[in-house]
Amino acid sequence: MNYKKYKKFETIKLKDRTWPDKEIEKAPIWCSVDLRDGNQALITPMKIEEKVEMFQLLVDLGFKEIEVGFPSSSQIEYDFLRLLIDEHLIPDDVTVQVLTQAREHLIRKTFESLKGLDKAIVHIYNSTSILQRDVVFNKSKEEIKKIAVEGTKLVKELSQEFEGKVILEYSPESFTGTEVDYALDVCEAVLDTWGASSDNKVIINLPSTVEMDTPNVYADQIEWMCRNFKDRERVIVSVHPHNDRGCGVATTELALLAGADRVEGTLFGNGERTGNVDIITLALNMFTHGIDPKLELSQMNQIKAIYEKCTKMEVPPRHPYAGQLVFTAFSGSHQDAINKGMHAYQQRGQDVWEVPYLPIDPADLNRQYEPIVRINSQSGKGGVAFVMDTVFGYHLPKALQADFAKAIQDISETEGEVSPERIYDTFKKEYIDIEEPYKFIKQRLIDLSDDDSEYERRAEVTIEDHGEVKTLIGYGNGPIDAVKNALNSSDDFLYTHLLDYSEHALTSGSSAKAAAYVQLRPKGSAVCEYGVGVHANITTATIKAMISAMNRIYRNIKKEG
Ligand SMILES: CC(=O)SCCNC(=O)CCNC(=O)[C@H](O)C(C)(C)COP(=O)(O)OP(=O)(O)OC[C@H]1O[C@@H](n2cnc3c(N)ncnc32)[C@H](O)[C@@H]1OP(=O)(O)O
Ligand SMILES: CC(C)C(=O)C(=O)O
Ligand SMILES: [Mg+2]
Repeated sequence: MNYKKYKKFETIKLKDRTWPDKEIEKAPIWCSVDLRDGNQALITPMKIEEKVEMFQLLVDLGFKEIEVGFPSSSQIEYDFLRLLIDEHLIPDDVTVQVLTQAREHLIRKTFESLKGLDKAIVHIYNSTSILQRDVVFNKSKEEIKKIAVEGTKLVKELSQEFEGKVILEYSPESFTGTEVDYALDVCEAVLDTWGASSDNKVIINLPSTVEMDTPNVYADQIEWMCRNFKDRERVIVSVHPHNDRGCGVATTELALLAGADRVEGTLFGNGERTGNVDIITLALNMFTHGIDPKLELSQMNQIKAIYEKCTKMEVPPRHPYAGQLVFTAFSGSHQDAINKGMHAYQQRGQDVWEVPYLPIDPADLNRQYEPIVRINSQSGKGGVAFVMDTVFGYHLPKALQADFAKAIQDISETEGEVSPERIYDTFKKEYIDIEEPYKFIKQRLIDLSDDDSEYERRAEVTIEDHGEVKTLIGYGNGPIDAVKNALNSSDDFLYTHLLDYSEHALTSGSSAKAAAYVQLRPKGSAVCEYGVGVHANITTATIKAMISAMNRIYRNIKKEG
């Protein structure tokens, strides 16, 4: 590849930059440009009804400044703004913004579209970059500055006739390809022409129209501008980053450190070419640092659905916070850590979220219903245990987790992803529903503690043993001991040792069921097997678990011949 075809844009070398030592402490002023920059980049721009739905979404999310279009460019853009005004769809605390090139006929037409508004941001732009001055306009620096100044004069004049308040926004478009001192010169001329002051601020928007360098270079440009404005107090410094190098979010975050007050961007980063900066990611990055993002983003799936419907764009599965797969872990070590982290977070009743691999609680975005852990051949016991626990309420003992995970891995290696339902069915088939050659029929447990007996309990267990019904009797000092001795009293039954036992309630309320887990080892053998029993009566659940473990041992011994 001929890399010599390209060169870096020479920009300032800011030696005493201060932004690297700063931190983001509050949300900036957000301005959505979905209905303009986002819309102009769509294969099929939004229809009026879609624009209205998108506008409503932006209002609901809490945007207070919304660029609604470029009304002088086409009838639909014009009509949409008229509809917002005539149908009183703009809330009092929302200011609409309109874009126009700094050209007389377009500015006049823009003002026509604003009639009836009590306030508006009128955003004018002209490109100031070295390249565009040369190839697009073929104009000198002074001539380009004149476009900005003449545009500002006209906006000022028309504002005086306008019944509402006009806030001026000026963009030296393609700022990242402009010498900073020249961009400053043009912006100062606009500010002076407007008569900007701390009571009459102008939004100076410094767009990364094309992302041309690493984010630190943009941060230097922004800090340089902020430090060199004649009167910083008369300027609201706005940034409008695009994403050509894939660093739009980082670029914006560093620009905020460098002094920007305001950010223009779009939902999910829609916009020209690789898009505008994604405001959702920026806002949630702040949220996950404990900063109020000043946007309401908790209904993430709904936001995504409206966005996809209106723009016909798709949010990719790995998109930060919103993508379908971002709260999903397939790999074993991640699943294990998430499983443990979630338990610790819940058990400790923590106020502050700390779970490995999950920078945000999915519940904060109303995404708790999606499975965090999904099972494929890269998954380990932790993931399978997590699904059994969170989806079905079974707290599998550690050794059983490993045993069962092997069974699931065998399936995933041939079939790919294994659904929670398939996991549960396999669990039932492997550990609960095995009734050959022994099958539980009924049980009675008698308390002997008031008798003279040397035992506390007598168990009477009726089973089917290779088709023959038998009642087995056993004594012990506890129910489990008595049951185990009852089962072991059968000559046909393999004499077993109980290695592990645990139980827990599966459900609550009057129909509560319990799950019992039993690990048995037959006499003279190293083969250990788990069995699981589920029943409303805990003794019955335990007997069923023992019989199930015996059936598994029997099956293995038979297999080994
Ligand atoms: C980075 C951005 O996203 S900027 C926003 C871009 N968005 C859009 O362009 C969408 C809407 N735009 C349009 O519909 C059209 O471009 C219009 C209606 C605005 C203008 O239409 P037209 O004048 O017919 O076409 P076009 O945009 O190609 O105009 C180019 C002319 O305007 C001049 N021009 C372009 N931008 C500016 C500006 N900001 N100030 C003054 N003149 C400008 C060009 O030099 C060129 O002049 P020339 O005809 O003498 O060579
Ligand atoms: C109109 C301007 C601000 C723009 O969209 C850009 O420079 O990307
Ligand atoms: Mg843009």
